[in-house]
Amino acid sequence: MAPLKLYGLPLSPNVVRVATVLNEKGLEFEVVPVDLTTGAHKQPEFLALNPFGQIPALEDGDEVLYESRAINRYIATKYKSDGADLLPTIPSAKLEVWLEVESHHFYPNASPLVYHLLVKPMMGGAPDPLVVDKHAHQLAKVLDIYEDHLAKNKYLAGDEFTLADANHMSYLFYLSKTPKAGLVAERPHVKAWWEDIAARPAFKKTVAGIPFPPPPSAA
Ligand SMILES: N[C@@H](CCC(=O)N[C@@H](CSO)C(=O)NCC(=O)O)C(=O)O
Repeated sequence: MAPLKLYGLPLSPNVVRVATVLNEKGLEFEVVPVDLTTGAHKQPEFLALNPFGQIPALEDGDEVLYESRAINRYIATKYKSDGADLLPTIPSAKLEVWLEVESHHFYPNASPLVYHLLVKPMMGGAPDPLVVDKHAHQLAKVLDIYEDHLAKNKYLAGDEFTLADANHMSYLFYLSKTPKAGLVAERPHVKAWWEDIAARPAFKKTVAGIPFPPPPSAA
């Protein structure tokens, strides 16, 4: 079988969201670089994979997918018996809820914080303090709800690690590299949950390959 091909950049948190699940499943995959700095993601060759012109995209034989969460659900379903089983056998209300909570409440606040506090400085830019303050305030309120939930549940869907936890990990990792890491560290149950899932061997393997360039020295 042709290896799985993950198109994107190792540094991209949405690409890392997929690499996290591929490694949890123990699947071999090739990363095919798509250089955003040259606009390669907007060229016909990549648009043929993802007409929205965003990374990641995944090739699995004749199947081509985009949207990291859809890719992850596809992997977790098709390769259910490979590696860690990320989907409970019986329908799980908590799994369905927390998959959506990640996408609609966590990500919309974590993503701008990571962009302004990590990505922009790497490109020589400066954070917009109004954006940072707004999303830090909103993420704090979101994580208070996580704190209550994780006081009663070891993982987001209950007793087992699932896709709901896995889909959070790339942005939790990047957030931990910013001055807003305290949003997680200051909430004991959220902190314990993050430390537990970040210690997973598959995730350690995933982030070991992330080439964090040093931020440009102040001119
Ligand atoms: N909902 C999508 C988001 C992908 C995305 O924003 N990708 C970014 C790079 S990673 O932050 C991207 O491709 N940006 C370039 C662009 O949007 O033009 C997913 O989950 O796959």
